[in-house]
Amino acid sequence: MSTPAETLEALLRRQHPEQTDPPPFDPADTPAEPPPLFVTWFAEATEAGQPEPHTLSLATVDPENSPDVRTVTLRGADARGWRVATRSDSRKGHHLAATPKAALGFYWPARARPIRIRGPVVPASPEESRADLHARSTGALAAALTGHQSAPLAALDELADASRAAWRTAEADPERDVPQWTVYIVAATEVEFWQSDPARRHLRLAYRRPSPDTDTWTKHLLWP
Ligand SMILES: Cc1cc2nc3c(=O)[nH]c(=O)nc-3n(C[C@H](O)[C@H](O)[C@H](O)COP(=O)(O)O)c2cc1C
Repeated sequence: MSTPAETLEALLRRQHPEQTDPPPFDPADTPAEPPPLFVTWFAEATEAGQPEPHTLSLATVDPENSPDVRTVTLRGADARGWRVATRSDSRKGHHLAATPKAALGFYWPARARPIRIRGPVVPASPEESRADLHARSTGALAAALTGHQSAPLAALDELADASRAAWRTAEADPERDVPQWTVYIVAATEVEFWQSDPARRHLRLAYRRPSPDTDTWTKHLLWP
Protein backbone atom coordinates (compact mmCIF):
# COMPACT_ATOMS: atom_id res chain seq x y z
CA MET A 1 0.00 0.00 0.00
CA SER A 2 1.39 3.38 -0.88
CA THR A 3 2.07 5.90 1.83
CA PRO A 4 0.37 9.31 1.65
CA ALA A 5 3.76 10.76 0.63
CA GLU A 6 4.03 8.32 -2.32
CA THR A 7 0.46 9.07 -3.32
CA LEU A 8 1.24 12.76 -3.30
CA GLU A 9 4.42 12.27 -5.30
CA ALA A 10 2.53 10.24 -7.91
CA LEU A 11 -0.14 12.93 -8.15
CA LEU A 12 2.48 15.66 -8.39
CA ARG A 13 4.22 13.86 -11.27
CA ARG A 14 0.95 13.97 -13.25
CA GLN A 15 0.61 17.74 -12.81
CA HIS A 16 1.71 20.06 -15.59
CA PRO A 17 1.42 23.77 -16.02
CA GLU A 18 -1.73 24.74 -17.86
CA GLN A 19 -0.87 24.98 -21.54
CA THR A 20 -2.21 28.26 -22.77
CA ASP A 21 -0.93 30.27 -25.67
CA PRO A 22 0.63 33.25 -23.97
CA PRO A 23 -1.35 36.36 -24.77
CA PRO A 24 0.57 39.19 -26.40
CA PHE A 25 2.67 41.09 -23.90
CA ASP A 26 5.22 43.67 -24.92
CA PRO A 27 6.95 45.06 -21.80
CA ALA A 28 8.06 48.06 -23.86
CA ASP A 29 4.40 48.93 -24.46
CA THR A 30 3.25 49.20 -20.86
CA PRO A 31 1.92 52.10 -18.82
CA ALA A 32 4.18 54.22 -16.62
CA GLU A 33 2.35 53.01 -13.49
CA PRO A 34 1.26 49.47 -12.55
CA PRO A 35 -2.49 49.87 -11.69
CA PRO A 36 -3.67 50.25 -15.32
CA LEU A 37 -1.70 47.16 -16.37
CA PHE A 38 -3.16 45.26 -13.39
CA VAL A 39 -6.68 46.22 -14.53
CA THR A 40 -5.92 45.10 -18.11
CA TRP A 41 -4.55 41.76 -16.95
CA PHE A 42 -7.47 41.29 -14.52
CA ALA A 43 -9.95 41.91 -17.34
CA GLU A 44 -8.08 39.49 -19.61
CA ALA A 45 -8.04 36.82 -16.89
CA THR A 46 -11.79 37.29 -16.44
CA GLU A 47 -12.37 37.04 -20.21
CA ALA A 48 -10.28 33.84 -20.28
CA GLY A 49 -12.65 32.29 -17.72
CA GLN A 50 -10.28 32.42 -14.76
CA PRO A 51 -12.32 31.37 -11.70
CA GLU A 52 -12.13 33.84 -8.82
CA PRO A 53 -9.47 36.15 -10.24
CA HIS A 54 -10.13 38.44 -7.28
CA THR A 55 -8.83 35.81 -4.84
CA LEU A 56 -5.29 36.44 -3.66
CA SER A 57 -2.74 35.55 -1.02
CA LEU A 58 -2.01 38.20 1.59
CA ALA A 59 1.30 37.82 3.42
CA THR A 60 2.10 39.62 6.66
CA VAL A 61 4.75 39.22 9.34
CA ASP A 62 4.12 38.50 12.99
CA PRO A 63 5.80 40.35 15.89
CA GLU A 64 8.68 37.81 15.77
CA ASN A 65 9.17 38.66 12.08
CA SER A 66 7.91 35.26 10.93
CA PRO A 67 5.93 35.40 7.70
CA ASP A 68 2.30 34.31 7.52
CA VAL A 69 -0.11 34.05 4.61
CA ARG A 70 -3.82 33.54 3.98
CA THR A 71 -6.39 33.87 1.20
CA VAL A 72 -8.44 37.05 0.90
CA THR A 73 -10.58 38.90 -1.63
CA LEU A 74 -9.54 41.98 -3.56
CA ARG A 75 -11.74 45.02 -2.87
CA GLY A 76 -10.17 47.35 -5.45
CA ALA A 77 -6.96 48.73 -6.86
CA ASP A 78 -6.09 52.24 -7.97
CA ALA A 79 -3.37 54.85 -7.58
CA ARG A 80 -3.64 54.56 -3.77
CA GLY A 81 -2.88 50.85 -3.83
CA TRP A 82 -4.51 47.42 -3.63
CA ARG A 83 -7.34 47.09 -1.11
CA VAL A 84 -8.25 44.12 1.06
CA ALA A 85 -10.58 43.99 4.06
CA THR A 86 -10.79 42.10 7.30
CA ARG A 87 -11.37 42.55 11.01
CA SER A 88 -8.66 44.56 12.75
CA ASP A 89 -8.77 42.09 15.66
CA SER A 90 -7.97 39.07 13.46
CA ARG A 91 -4.49 37.58 13.40
CA LYS A 92 -3.62 39.46 10.22
CA GLY A 93 -5.09 42.64 11.71
CA HIS A 94 -2.74 42.32 14.69
CA HIS A 95 0.17 41.68 12.35
CA LEU A 96 -0.63 44.77 10.30
CA ALA A 97 -0.99 46.91 13.41
CA ALA A 98 2.48 45.87 14.58
CA THR A 99 4.16 45.82 11.15
CA PRO A 100 2.15 47.72 8.55
CA LYS A 101 3.67 46.00 5.53
CA ALA A 102 2.29 43.28 3.28
CA ALA A 103 2.86 41.25 0.15
CA LEU A 104 0.10 40.11 -2.20
CA GLY A 105 0.13 37.28 -4.69
CA PHE A 106 -2.31 36.65 -7.54
CA TYR A 107 -2.12 33.71 -9.95
CA TRP A 108 -4.30 33.44 -13.02
CA PRO A 109 -3.57 30.06 -14.68
CA ALA A 110 -6.08 30.77 -17.47
CA ARG A 111 -3.58 33.37 -18.67
CA ALA A 112 -0.44 31.83 -17.08
CA ARG A 113 0.13 35.10 -15.26
CA PRO A 114 1.03 35.75 -11.65
CA ILE A 115 1.34 39.23 -10.19
CA ARG A 116 3.15 40.02 -6.96
CA ILE A 117 2.91 43.21 -4.96
CA ARG A 118 4.69 44.54 -1.87
CA GLY A 119 4.48 47.70 0.14
CA PRO A 120 3.48 49.51 3.29
CA VAL A 121 -0.11 49.22 4.46
CA VAL A 122 -2.44 51.96 5.64
CA PRO A 123 -5.99 51.52 6.93
CA ALA A 124 -8.68 53.27 4.91
CA SER A 125 -10.97 55.76 6.63
CA PRO A 126 -13.75 54.37 8.88
CA GLU A 127 -16.25 55.67 6.29
CA GLU A 128 -14.60 53.69 3.50
CA SER A 129 -14.43 50.55 5.65
CA ARG A 130 -18.11 50.93 6.59
CA ALA A 131 -19.06 51.39 2.93
CA ASP A 132 -17.14 48.22 2.05
CA LEU A 133 -18.95 46.26 4.76
CA HIS A 134 -22.38 47.39 3.60
CA ALA A 135 -21.71 46.97 -0.11
CA ARG A 136 -21.60 43.23 0.46
CA SER A 137 -24.09 40.44 1.12
CA THR A 138 -26.06 39.72 4.29
CA GLY A 139 -23.82 36.70 4.78
CA ALA A 140 -20.70 38.83 4.56
CA LEU A 141 -22.10 41.21 7.19
CA ALA A 142 -23.06 38.24 9.38
CA ALA A 143 -19.52 36.83 9.04
CA ALA A 144 -18.03 40.17 10.05
CA LEU A 145 -20.47 40.40 12.98
CA THR A 146 -19.70 36.87 14.17
CA GLY A 147 -16.30 38.08 15.30
CA HIS A 148 -13.57 36.21 17.20
CA GLN A 149 -11.78 35.70 13.87
CA SER A 150 -8.57 33.68 14.38
CA ALA A 151 -9.29 33.04 18.09
CA PRO A 152 -9.35 29.39 19.24
CA LEU A 153 -12.81 27.83 18.93
CA ALA A 154 -13.72 25.44 21.75
CA ALA A 155 -16.64 23.71 20.00
CA LEU A 156 -18.50 23.95 16.68
CA ASP A 157 -21.74 24.61 18.56
CA GLU A 158 -20.31 27.90 19.78
CA LEU A 159 -19.69 28.97 16.19
CA ALA A 160 -23.17 27.86 15.10
CA ASP A 161 -24.83 29.84 17.91
CA ALA A 162 -22.75 32.99 17.31
CA SER A 163 -23.26 32.78 13.55
CA ARG A 164 -27.05 32.33 13.83
CA ALA A 165 -27.24 35.35 16.14
CA ALA A 166 -25.07 37.36 13.70
CA TRP A 167 -27.31 36.38 10.75
CA ARG A 168 -30.40 37.50 12.69
CA THR A 169 -28.73 40.85 13.42
CA ALA A 170 -27.55 41.27 9.82
CA GLU A 171 -31.05 40.54 8.46
CA ALA A 172 -32.82 42.82 10.96
CA ASP A 173 -30.29 45.65 10.82
CA PRO A 174 -28.42 45.65 7.50
CA GLU A 175 -26.79 48.99 8.35
CA ARG A 176 -25.27 47.64 11.59
CA ASP A 177 -21.69 48.81 11.96
CA VAL A 178 -18.78 46.51 12.74
CA PRO A 179 -16.12 48.97 13.97
CA GLN A 180 -13.37 46.35 13.64
CA TRP A 181 -14.09 45.87 9.92
CA THR A 182 -11.20 47.56 8.16
CA VAL A 183 -10.19 48.13 4.58
CA TYR A 184 -6.40 48.01 4.32
CA ILE A 185 -4.62 49.70 1.43
CA VAL A 186 -1.39 48.08 0.31
CA ALA A 187 0.40 51.17 -1.02
CA ALA A 188 2.64 49.25 -3.37
CA THR A 189 6.27 50.12 -3.88
CA GLU A 190 6.97 46.98 -5.95
CA VAL A 191 4.70 45.29 -8.48
CA GLU A 192 5.86 42.45 -10.71
CA PHE A 193 4.01 41.17 -13.77
CA TRP A 194 5.06 37.69 -14.93
CA GLN A 195 4.08 36.25 -18.28
CA SER A 196 4.69 32.58 -19.00
CA ASP A 197 6.61 31.58 -22.12
CA PRO A 198 6.45 28.02 -23.58
CA ALA A 199 10.25 27.99 -24.04
CA ARG A 200 10.62 29.08 -20.40
CA ARG A 201 11.85 32.51 -21.43
CA HIS A 202 9.28 33.90 -19.07
CA LEU A 203 8.80 37.65 -19.12
CA ARG A 204 9.15 39.46 -15.82
CA LEU A 205 8.40 43.17 -15.68
CA ALA A 206 9.03 44.82 -12.31
CA TYR A 207 7.79 48.27 -11.34
CA ARG A 208 9.47 49.99 -8.40
CA ARG A 209 9.21 53.33 -6.63
CA PRO A 210 11.10 54.50 -3.56
CA SER A 211 7.96 55.22 -1.51
CA PRO A 212 4.19 55.51 -1.92
CA ASP A 213 4.62 59.30 -1.70
CA THR A 214 5.83 59.45 -5.28
CA ASP A 215 3.92 58.64 -8.47
CA THR A 216 7.17 58.11 -10.37
CA TRP A 217 7.83 54.45 -11.03
CA THR A 218 10.81 52.82 -12.70
CA LYS A 219 10.40 49.67 -14.76
CA HIS A 220 12.89 46.95 -15.48
CA LEU A 221 13.00 43.39 -16.74
CA LEU A 222 14.14 40.47 -14.57
CA TRP A 223 15.73 37.18 -15.53
CA PRO A 224 13.20 34.39 -15.18
C1 LIG B 1 -11.66 32.54 -1.30
C2 LIG B 1 -11.48 33.11 0.08
C3 LIG B 1 -11.62 34.47 0.28
C4 LIG B 1 -11.45 35.01 1.57
N1 LIG B 1 -11.57 36.37 1.72
C5 LIG B 1 -11.40 36.89 2.95
C6 LIG B 1 -11.42 38.32 3.12
O1 LIG B 1 -11.60 39.09 2.16
N2 LIG B 1 -11.24 38.79 4.38
C7 LIG B 1 -11.04 37.98 5.46
O2 LIG B 1 -10.90 38.47 6.57
N3 LIG B 1 -10.95 36.64 5.31
C8 LIG B 1 -11.11 36.08 4.08
N4 LIG B 1 -11.00 34.72 3.92
C9 LIG B 1 -10.65 33.89 5.11
C10 LIG B 1 -9.12 33.98 5.31
O3 LIG B 1 -8.47 33.13 4.38
C11 LIG B 1 -8.66 33.61 6.72
O4 LIG B 1 -9.05 32.31 7.07
C12 LIG B 1 -9.20 34.56 7.79
O5 LIG B 1 -9.25 35.90 7.34
C13 LIG B 1 -8.34 34.49 9.06
O6 LIG B 1 -7.01 34.86 8.74
P1 LIG B 1 -5.97 35.29 9.88
O7 LIG B 1 -6.09 34.26 10.98
O8 LIG B 1 -4.62 35.26 9.22
O9 LIG B 1 -6.35 36.67 10.33
C14 LIG B 1 -11.16 34.16 2.66
C15 LIG B 1 -11.00 32.78 2.45
C16 LIG B 1 -11.17 32.27 1.19
C17 LIG B 1 -10.98 30.79 0.97
